Amino acid sequence: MTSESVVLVDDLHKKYGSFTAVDGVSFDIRRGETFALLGPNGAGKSSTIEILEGYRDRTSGTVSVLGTDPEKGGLDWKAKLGIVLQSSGESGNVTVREQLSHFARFYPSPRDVDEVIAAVGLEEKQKTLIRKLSGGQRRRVDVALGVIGRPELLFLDEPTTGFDPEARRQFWELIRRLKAEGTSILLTTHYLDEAAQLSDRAGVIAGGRMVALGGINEIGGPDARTPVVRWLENGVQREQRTTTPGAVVAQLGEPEGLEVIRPSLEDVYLQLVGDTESGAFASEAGASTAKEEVAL
Ligand SMILES: Nc1ncnc2c1ncn2[C@@H]1O[C@H](COP(=O)(O)OP(=O)(O)OP(=O)(O)O)[C@@H](O)[C@H]1O
Repeated sequence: MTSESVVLVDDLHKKYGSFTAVDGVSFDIRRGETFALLGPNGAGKSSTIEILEGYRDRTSGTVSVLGTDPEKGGLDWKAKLGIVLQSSGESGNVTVREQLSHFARFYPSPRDVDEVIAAVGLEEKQKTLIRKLSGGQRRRVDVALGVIGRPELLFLDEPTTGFDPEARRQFWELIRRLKAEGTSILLTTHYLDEAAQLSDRAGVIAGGRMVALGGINEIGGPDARTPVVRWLENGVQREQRTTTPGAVVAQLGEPEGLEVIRPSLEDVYLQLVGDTESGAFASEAGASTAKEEVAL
């Protein structure tokens, strides 16, 4: 960890009743980088992020966000954060433009409202009431509200859920622009291609524990990214993992069903999460008990 870290998390624990949702998570986010927090449903990502945002108390561990403990962060600190929650419930009786202009006034150096409307592709809907927007369009308003205050650190919790493919590409462009301006970003997403496109580093959480942490192209270790050559031999599938797939293919000639597979982030992720599945299932059992306690 370095002094240039905008987020420092050390041995973070969060319990709900007797259920441990976050079980000793540590990571840092460096200034200007985009960090993806990945993991299956219920892994503990939102709990972690909400602690960093100051919305949730932690059970134990050390947390620093822009040099401040989120439990003690004041308005000045909050004004430096941009937050796009998983679901905003934003169903206002105001137009897109009114909502953005309204929120822009809360910040000392907001972005230009027109610029933000254009960046999220809502020019044609700027005079439409938010409640009349489609789900994906409302999500774009959430993203616009997250960036209007020119945040130093932007939290994006599943930002593109409900976006059509074109809107997702447009959103990626927006994130790249924010990054180029020096914004540090914490992203959670279930779209592994999105994480691969946007992030510098990633952490994979499963069952409340960090099971992998590293550069987006290095996560899972070097072997996890080794290409696999597959082909059919007398109708039987054969495969060889190799760092020199070209040489293997040259030797094989033109066998039936020949393919070279380069494991994607998604393949590596599924392998990592699969490897910890038994532990994750144990946690899930605990989770349902905790939920019942809350429901009662
Ligand atoms: N207020 C709460 N009371 C009890 N249990 C909770 C509470 N909030 C979260 N949990 C449990 O903690 C675990 C982690 O939840 P969390 O929302 O942090 O997961 P997540 O990784 O963000 O999942 P998703 O990808 O589905 O958003 C889950 O098992 C969840 O049921």
